[in-house]
Amino acid sequence: MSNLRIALYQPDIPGNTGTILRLAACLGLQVDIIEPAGFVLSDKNLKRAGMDYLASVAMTRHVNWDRFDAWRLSEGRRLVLASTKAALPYTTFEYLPNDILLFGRESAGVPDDVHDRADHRIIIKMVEGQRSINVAMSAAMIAGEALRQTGI
Ligand SMILES: C[S@@+](CC[C@H](N)C(=O)[O-])C[C@H]1O[C@@H](n2cnc3c(N)ncnc32)[C@H](O)[C@@H]1O
Repeated sequence: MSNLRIALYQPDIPGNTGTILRLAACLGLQVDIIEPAGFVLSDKNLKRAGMDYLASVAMTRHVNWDRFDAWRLSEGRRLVLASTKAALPYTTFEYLPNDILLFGRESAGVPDDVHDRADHRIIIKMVEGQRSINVAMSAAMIAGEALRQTGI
């Protein structure tokens, strides 16, 4: 099990969360869900995407952003936000083995105060004119790079 974590800020599409939970189960990553989510965690679309992998994922639910942020500070973990508004390419950033990779909600990303609280903000560069990548695809790309660098 890696010490890297994926955090989802108020996710609102259950199929994406299920896909990320399956990814985390397969890569040995832990997952933080920052509530409120736009669905219940027993949602059938989440279960369909996560399949039986859900049984082996290490997931923590946090009741709100403030509680999550206080917890991660107490753990001494950096918060690395994936954002379409960032400037630093995700392949240039140097990850630490205990980083938390934070992803925004599908409909609206993260609010400005959460954006500002992150220790670092990284982007997957896209071609001119495109808006954003699916959150689960973004998580797979960035987690893959973080694991490649940290070697765990
Ligand atoms: C569908 S996107 C959110 C789109 C939202 N309208 C916005 O402007 O942020 C969901 C999440 O995926 C991640 N994401 C999507 N594309 C990305 C990119 N090119 N670089 C970094 N993160 C990205 C971010 O964490 C984003 O908050």
